[in-house]
Amino acid sequence: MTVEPGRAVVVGIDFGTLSGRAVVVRVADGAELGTGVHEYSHAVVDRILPGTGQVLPPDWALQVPSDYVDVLRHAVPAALAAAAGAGVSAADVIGVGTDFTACTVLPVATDGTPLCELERFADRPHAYVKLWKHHAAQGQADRINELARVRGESWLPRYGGLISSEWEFAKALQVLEEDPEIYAATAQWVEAADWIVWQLTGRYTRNACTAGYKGIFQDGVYPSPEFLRALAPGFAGFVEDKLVPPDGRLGDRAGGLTEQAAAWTGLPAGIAVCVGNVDAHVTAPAGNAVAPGQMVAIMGTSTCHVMNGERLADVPGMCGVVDGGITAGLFGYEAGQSGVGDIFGHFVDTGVPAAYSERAVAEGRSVHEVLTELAAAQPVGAHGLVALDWQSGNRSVLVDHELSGVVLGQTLQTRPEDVYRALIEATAFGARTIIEAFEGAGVPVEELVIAGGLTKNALLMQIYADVTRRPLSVVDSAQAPALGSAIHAAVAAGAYPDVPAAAAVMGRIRRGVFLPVAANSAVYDRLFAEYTLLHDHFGRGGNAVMHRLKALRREVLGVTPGGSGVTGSGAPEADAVGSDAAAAGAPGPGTPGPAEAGAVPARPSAALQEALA
Ligand SMILES: Nc1ncnc2c1ncn2[C@@H]1O[C@H](COP(=O)(O)OP(=O)(O)O)[C@@H](O)[C@H]1O
Ligand SMILES: O=C(CO)[C@H](O)[C@H](O)COP(=O)(O)O
Repeated sequence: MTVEPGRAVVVGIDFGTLSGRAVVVRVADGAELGTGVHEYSHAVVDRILPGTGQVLPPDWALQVPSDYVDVLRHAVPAALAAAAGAGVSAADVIGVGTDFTACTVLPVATDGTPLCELERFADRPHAYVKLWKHHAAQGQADRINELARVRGESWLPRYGGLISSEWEFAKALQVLEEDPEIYAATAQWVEAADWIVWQLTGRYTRNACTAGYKGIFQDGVYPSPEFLRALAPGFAGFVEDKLVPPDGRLGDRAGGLTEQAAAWTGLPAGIAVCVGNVDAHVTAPAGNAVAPGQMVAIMGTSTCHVMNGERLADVPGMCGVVDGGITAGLFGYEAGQSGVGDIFGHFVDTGVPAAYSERAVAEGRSVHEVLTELAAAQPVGAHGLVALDWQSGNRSVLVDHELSGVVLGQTLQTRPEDVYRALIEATAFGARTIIEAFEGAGVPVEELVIAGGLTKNALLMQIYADVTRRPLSVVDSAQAPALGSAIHAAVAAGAYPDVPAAAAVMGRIRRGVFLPVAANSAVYDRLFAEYTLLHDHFGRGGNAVMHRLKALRREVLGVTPGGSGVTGSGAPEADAVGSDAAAAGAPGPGTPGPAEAGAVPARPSAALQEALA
């Protein structure tokens, strides 16, 4: 059935950390006509494995794949219903596109069934989706990095010199070493970005974006079997057995919508389904910000920084550079901060006296809004604090998830709003560190474009403008990633020849929304210098106390080295406290030894159950 061009719409679906959001977008001009949101019922599984009562060790973060299908069932029909008010019917939809958090990855059987949905594996943590912020594979990442450095692997500089514990290989190695039965049963190790497209089309298409950034696919190949064998003999066949090469370019049609997916969503069967993509990368077209030098920071739970560049450069500590990783024909760069909104959310949940929550309730506002208003009423530097933004580890530029948070300068006069402001400032300093790493490596950042949920906080945005000394442009959409996915869907449906052409019509940006105030920037320069001192001291080897504290925590909780407690017998294990590296205050692994290969999954230790329950 052909849809009259003026009526044609596309649906973009953004699978975030806590919810999925669908938006119906007009192809002709990018107008957003209807939105639907569905919160994942299991949210982030970081304490108790559903249906088992099993307590997860520190730094784990899982998800339940049926929650993603529920987004298809609920958010898409809700968006369609909302768009009906603008005269849109399901028959007008010509394509659907999706984006996902990444690296969010799961083990599946040959037909795509998640292993956690097989009854015999339902009580096995390693059978579940490992969310991007699962940080329990740092030991594996450390070994990948050390071996790649020693062997001079050509792909390592493409990842800023360090592979993150968040990415595909570290997480897969953790499965092999902590639950070999699950590893053996894994037919494919699939990015959730591709799994959802598999559910929509009935076939597996591996997208070029996650394969490049999260799957170490560079210059047409993955890491060699020799490298993998040297890492762990049982890992030699990982690429051959459990990964496929990317076969889906961004914006390509992955297939047609199946009858089953049509029944879930209310969309017409057979319409174009776009190849999967990452939430950060789809957002650049949403702001029509795909030219070299336009850095887009997608600020929400975490922040991702994506930017096209004309040439290939090694940027120390970036997440990665991928040829065509954002749009075809350019090198797509990515960096990131693992905790941003999450850090503010954690402080709101754990660090604020009842009076603040009561005031928020009485005023019908969130605690964030109350703290923001109070924090805004002070001159820059008046709180006397400087903080490090590492409560969820450091993704760029240190690439170390054994690092943790610091708030320095607290006195008996320090108020919650002071700490809240210092935490916002710390994340802005982290962003400036990233921008300076790009510029220092000869990749100029010519425009800073912001998208995501945090754009609603005007104090935060002003602080970012002041700290970075740059005017901020803003992607003009409350659902920027979903809009970006819709733009990709329009390309997959054939409405535009390529993503930049679609972005030029459907993307939206507002320029100069926040401008730096010179007097503020001058004080922030001084605070940034203090931040950098702390950053380098704790993050580059001055003092490995953060590693030792995490190691001590694992030891006391009876968690095995390598980052997991699911193999734990209950007996505390020796850990980094006694290691040469830690004793010397050296940077690097907090979990130095290899994890116990071949350990059989068991219950976490009694100490862990008790401490975390
Ligand atoms: N007014 C606010 N100011 C700063 N942070 C906020 C505010 N409201 C919510 N947050 C934080 O924003 C994050 C959610 O951002 P959002 O962009 O909606 O989600 P996601 O990153 O999952 O797409 C949460 O971590 C929350 O703590
Ligand atoms: O690393 C990513 C992209 O490469 C993740 O998707 C991201 O950090 C999670 O995104 P959000 O904070 O928006 O939920």
